[in-house]
Amino acid sequence: MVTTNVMFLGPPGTYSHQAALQQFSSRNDVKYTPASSIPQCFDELERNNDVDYSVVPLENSTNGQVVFSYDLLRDRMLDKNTTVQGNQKVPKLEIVGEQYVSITHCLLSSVELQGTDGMDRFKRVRIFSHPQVWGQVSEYLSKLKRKHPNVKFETADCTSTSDAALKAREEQAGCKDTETLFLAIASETAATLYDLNIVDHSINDKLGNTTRFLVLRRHHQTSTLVCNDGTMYVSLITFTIEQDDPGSLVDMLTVLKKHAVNMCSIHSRPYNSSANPRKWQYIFYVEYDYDPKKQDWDEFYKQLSGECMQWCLWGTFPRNHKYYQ
Ligand SMILES: O=C(O)C(=O)C[C@]1(C(=O)O)C=C[C@@H](O)C=C1
Repeated sequence: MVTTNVMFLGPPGTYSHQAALQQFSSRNDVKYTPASSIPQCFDELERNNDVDYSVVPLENSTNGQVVFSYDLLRDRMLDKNTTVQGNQKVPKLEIVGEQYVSITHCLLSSVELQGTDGMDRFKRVRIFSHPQVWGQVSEYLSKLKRKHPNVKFETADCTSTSDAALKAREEQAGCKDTETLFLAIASETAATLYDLNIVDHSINDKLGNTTRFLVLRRHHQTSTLVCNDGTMYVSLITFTIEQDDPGSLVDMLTVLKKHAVNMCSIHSRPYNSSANPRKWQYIFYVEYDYDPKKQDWDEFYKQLSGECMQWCLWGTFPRNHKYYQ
């Protein structure tokens, strides 16, 4: 019987789908629902009680932030309709888990090419993929272009790698001329699902290329953390600070230092505020190790709150063992 509905960036066969399967692998009561975009994964989870979880990409070990997801978190913290307690914003969603998926991109085609050499019989090659992928295969694509100097290469963005696989197949089928080749960069699973040939395997520039995903659900008021089974936890906060106040970021980070809290990541994204229309303002994202046995978390959050303009605790969740690999 299906009791849990998990949304992911579809169609099936994406790396997000893989992350969702990994997260719920021990359960057999789960339905997986493909979304057409990362924003839809957030919106549906907020509005539609039939969706229980969404799994979204956050960062890649080769080309960093998945800005779509960072900006969706930012927009929710800054939204004037988000609940406020003092200067703390309490969004409708919370993070309850993380997953790491090893990314092995393949070059796919519906045409039998016998390897990349078969491309020389085409004048134009149009390659589809998700925008996050280009930075993970840039050296490979440069070499491919050098190897085929008479071919005109173009790239086109799709909503996901599986969407790219479907587009390459559809465009090739609908193409009247014999001079244009349509390719996709997607997973091996997508090749099988959409019946495409693998022209080249493992084309990502860096071996061990990995994407980190967040598991989101609607915010629950109470959640208890297990503190005696050795599980490590991590928390994510976002915050804004005074723009022209020297040391304001240092003051915020000093709270972590004073409480011996280990920061594991810090990122920023620009934001525009209607209250202050000046450009070059930034929202910060900080993750830190959370030890549930530590006594003074209330004092920690009180002090953090005192050092920033607005802040938001997105969740405290178990550190996935794959983080260390
Ligand atoms: O298109 C997919 O397959 C996704 O799951 C999205 C996504 C991303 O946005 O980072 C996930 C992993 C890869 O790094 C490339 C694309």
